[in-house]
Amino acid sequence: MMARGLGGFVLAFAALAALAVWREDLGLPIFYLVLASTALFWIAQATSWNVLSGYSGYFSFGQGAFVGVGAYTTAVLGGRHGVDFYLTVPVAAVFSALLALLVGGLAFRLRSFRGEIFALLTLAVPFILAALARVNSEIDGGQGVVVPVAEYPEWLAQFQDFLYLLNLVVAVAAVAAAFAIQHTRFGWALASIRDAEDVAEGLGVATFRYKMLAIAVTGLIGGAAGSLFALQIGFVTVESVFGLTIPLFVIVMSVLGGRAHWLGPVLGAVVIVLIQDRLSASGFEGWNLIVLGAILAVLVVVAPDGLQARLWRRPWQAAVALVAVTGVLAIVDGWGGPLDWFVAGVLAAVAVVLWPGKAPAPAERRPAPSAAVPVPTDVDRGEAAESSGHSGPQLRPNSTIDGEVGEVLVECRDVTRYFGGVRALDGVSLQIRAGELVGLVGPNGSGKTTLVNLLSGALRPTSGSIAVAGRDIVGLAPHRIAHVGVSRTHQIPKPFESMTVRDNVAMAIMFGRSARPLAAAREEAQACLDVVHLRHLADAKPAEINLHERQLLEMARAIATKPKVLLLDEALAGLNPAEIDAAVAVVRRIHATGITIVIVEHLLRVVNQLATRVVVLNQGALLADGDPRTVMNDPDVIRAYLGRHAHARGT
Ligand SMILES: Nc1ncnc2c1ncn2[C@@H]1O[C@H](COP(=O)(O)OP(=O)(O)OP(=O)(O)O)[C@@H](O)[C@H]1O
Repeated sequence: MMARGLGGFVLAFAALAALAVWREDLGLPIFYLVLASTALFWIAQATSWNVLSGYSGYFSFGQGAFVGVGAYTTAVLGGRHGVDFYLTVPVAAVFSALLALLVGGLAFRLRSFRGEIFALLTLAVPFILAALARVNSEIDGGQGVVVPVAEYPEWLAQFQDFLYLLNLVVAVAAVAAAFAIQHTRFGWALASIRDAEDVAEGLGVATFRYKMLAIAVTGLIGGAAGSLFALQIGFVTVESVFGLTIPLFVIVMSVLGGRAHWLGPVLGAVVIVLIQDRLSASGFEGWNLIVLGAILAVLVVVAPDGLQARLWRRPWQAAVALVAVTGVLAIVDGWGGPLDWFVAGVLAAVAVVLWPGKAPAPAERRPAPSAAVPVPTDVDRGEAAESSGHSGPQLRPNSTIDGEVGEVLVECRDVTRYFGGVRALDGVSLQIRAGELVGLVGPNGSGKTTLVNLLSGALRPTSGSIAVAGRDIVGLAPHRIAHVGVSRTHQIPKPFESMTVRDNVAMAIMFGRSARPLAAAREEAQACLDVVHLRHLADAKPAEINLHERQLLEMARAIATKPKVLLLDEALAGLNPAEIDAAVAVVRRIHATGITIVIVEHLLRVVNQLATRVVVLNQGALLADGDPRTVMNDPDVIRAYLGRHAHARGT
């Protein structure tokens, strides 16, 4: 499908390129090509911005920096050192990509550099570059730099045809790249980062690497387009590239068009350029920024998902509005010219797609549970065998266990973790063996979640060592720990909201311990959904399912990474008794597939039902460790924990 899509870009390029080559024969006034050239420049810029900021959600105000580096590279190399223009374009793109990698290398290392902090950092970059260019006479020195006119092929009638072709090459390459990214693992990784970055990392997505790749692509396209911009304006100044106009425009264009899709910035750029052009032609140039700001304000309220998503829902209505309004104005011929009629048609189409419609209520979209197709799995067979035999919480041999039953899978030695002055874990030493289902209990604040965070790599211990399957995992990135074989769920479910239930699970298969391509991952996701009985909701979005189902989705996604050990952090919190029973059955089924489980749980009834062994933490230290019956009757445990929750016994 992707190859077919990319073929479409080649065709689009050929058709649009023909306009420049045969423009005079076609009788097309140069004005249209100049306008198209402007649109193409903005398409490239908005697409460049969108690869990082739209796809991954890292909102950047630094687009001017990439354009500026591209523009100054071409201006300085061409204008001051006589380097051939064609050579300056790739150099500009590479310089800009290097700057992007530098910014990314600084910003993406730290978790605290997310959200508005990242936006502020990117806002600072063009200001710093502007100051550098001003004080450095080798670059600008406050004078501006003249860009020599490049030689263009004889078969083109005018310089503007040449500029149009150059912009066309960069814009089509940019959009094709955005299309390819969206349809590969790269795009899925970026979408998961946008939805829930920490979860993505925990499921095996190398988030740092993908963010670096995304910002490099943004820099590459931004720099190349900036290089052409220098040629277009002929005289580069600090104000022309490093100001706020460029970031403001690309943000409005991408938000208007839609940030999650490759076509969004294209639609946004075309609509904005047309509006700007008609405003200028009507003598309302001064209104440009006012209109831009108003569009942004309205969009945030009315259509934060942008034109593309709405257009997909009402394509025919939009087409009819475009043709009808343009056609009527052409027939009446009483106002403006063809471009005015077309722009009026475009605005009518935009109004039609953005017009608020009645969204189907989640309940209407939700398939009935009876639609579920129960597929017998090894797991179900295991459960059937289990229910026919003994039901005690002993460790049972299981041929599907990853590794030898009873071998040490997780080994914590003297693990301590401080939060400032708070000692959340205090010298915990613990072994977990393959095939166990360990209940991790303790009073509030005893360190259970902290231990889960250390085992999954979300936090590092202050001291001590942790090994999984014989490998030291301290200091490893969470995605590497996922690949070693640790997976977890979260106390508050954190699904990827933009993806369906099936794709949430497919993501984990694509990036988990034995990575699979998307099509195979989607197919395999069904089996994981069967384990948790969510198959009938495979096509639903997480917003359409209830808390119980979201908890089950967490589990399906966690087992999809094919973990050796699964950490369930209060996976039953907030459920009603019937849902708890259902969830307990699911945990049993997962355990029966051979996955070792550590379950953090406050409900002692559940722990007693499930666990083959219970570990009790109290004030960060290990208080008891053994079989459930012995541990629950330990006087120290009763005093420290059960005593305070006596009413909870047997609940
Ligand atoms: N990110 C953090 N920053 C500061 N203190 C923290 C942080 N995370 C945990 N703590 C502290 O560490 C201690 C252990 O917390 P933790 O969440 O691990 O306990 P818990 O046993 O999981 O509790 P609960 O059952 O309430 O979830 C608590 O005193 C808590 O306040």
